[in-house]
Amino acid sequence: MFSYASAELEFCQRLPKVELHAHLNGCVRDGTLKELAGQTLLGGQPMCLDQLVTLTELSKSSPTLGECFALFEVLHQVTTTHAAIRRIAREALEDFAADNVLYAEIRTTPKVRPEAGVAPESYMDSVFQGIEDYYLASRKPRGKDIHVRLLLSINRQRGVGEAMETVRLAAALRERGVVGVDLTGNPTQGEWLELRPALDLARKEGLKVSLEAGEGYNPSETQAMLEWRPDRLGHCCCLNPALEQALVRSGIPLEVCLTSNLLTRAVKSYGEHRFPLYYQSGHPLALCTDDPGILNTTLSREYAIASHAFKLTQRQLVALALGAASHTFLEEEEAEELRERMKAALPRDIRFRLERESAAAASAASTATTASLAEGSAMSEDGVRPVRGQAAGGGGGGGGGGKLPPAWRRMWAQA
Ligand SMILES: CNc1ncnc2c1ncn2[C@@H]1O[C@H](COP(=O)(O)O)[C@@H](O)[C@H]1O
Repeated sequence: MFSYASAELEFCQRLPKVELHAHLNGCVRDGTLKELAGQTLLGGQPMCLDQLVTLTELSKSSPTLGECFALFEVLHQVTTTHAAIRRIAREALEDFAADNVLYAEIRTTPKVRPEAGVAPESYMDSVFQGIEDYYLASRKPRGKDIHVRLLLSINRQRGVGEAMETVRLAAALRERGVVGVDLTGNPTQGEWLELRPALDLARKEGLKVSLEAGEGYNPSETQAMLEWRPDRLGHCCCLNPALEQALVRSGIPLEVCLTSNLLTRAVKSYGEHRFPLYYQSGHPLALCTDDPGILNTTLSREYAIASHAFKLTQRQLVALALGAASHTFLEEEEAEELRERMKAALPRDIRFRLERESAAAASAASTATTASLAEGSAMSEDGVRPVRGQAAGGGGGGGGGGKLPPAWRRMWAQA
């Protein structure tokens, strides 16, 4: 299993963070899952707990992507009652809030389960009740507590009819905090062309759309998705070089789920992950957990993994965390408020230390400017980064230096 220093994790835990890609049922706590399984009868028999191995356990036997999705089918048999969903929603918020997440967009697939009296609308009512339960019990001051919005998931396996219904439901629930839809589920199943009318409808309704793309290698589908221009993309870890370039040119923000990509074998190792390529290109990125409960991770842990695997500096981690607040599906005014909350929540010692380093770097750069002007070499527009040479530090994600992509440097300068 991948390691990182405990100091790295501790630093990442202290950062205010934004979660943009988490599946509600994937957030379920292990203990909750086992407790619910104990209360579940399948065909009159208590459910067999052996079926509930977590994906982490499953990963020891190198599961296929299909096995990972089979796990969700088992999981859904114990998590789809109204009471279970309400509890999972409350606990998911508790866990994100405890991990210093200030804003989360949680996605979930509305379920139909006649035997439990569950219909898509009543399923969503349970999610809203779980969120209310969280706020009723929360002791955090209002401005410092987690804020949440929802995306309704279109499961690519379930056909366009259900997809259209999901979009209509999302549009009807906008007043209650639904901001968009996402295309989700086993990437080897379902046809993009068949599902596209539902996504067109979502766009027409003014909903935001995130597409899980390139979680498996499917270049023609990924290209079609890029051409459709969703508001955000998830994964994109199995792309060919031409598509990687197309993604960078598109500027579409990317939700990166490192642990998930490793455990589902979308990548063989972090060394093969394309995070460094996108990071060095200055592409808008947000680290996310995907399924923190069943993957046994947290958002802080995902930042610690990125820090360790891609040699990110603390400054880069801060910029990454603050930068994610610019890729939400919030209205501009709310997004601005979130950015302010994020900046205010950055621990003072971290802020002061980075400001001191900035001042030192600026003074070193001005000395270097004088020297390089004397030598006649050109400077970049921002006057900080030499066009030639690497005086301001090494590469971004891959190389381990202190250079920030320009957009993030601006973001940090504003912070
Ligand atoms: C590992 N990478 C992944 N890729 C694609 N879809 C995933 C996923 N992880 C989870 N889901 C999707 O989210 C559902 C569970 O949450 P909800 O029941 O909707 O709350 C899964 O059934 C699957 O459709």
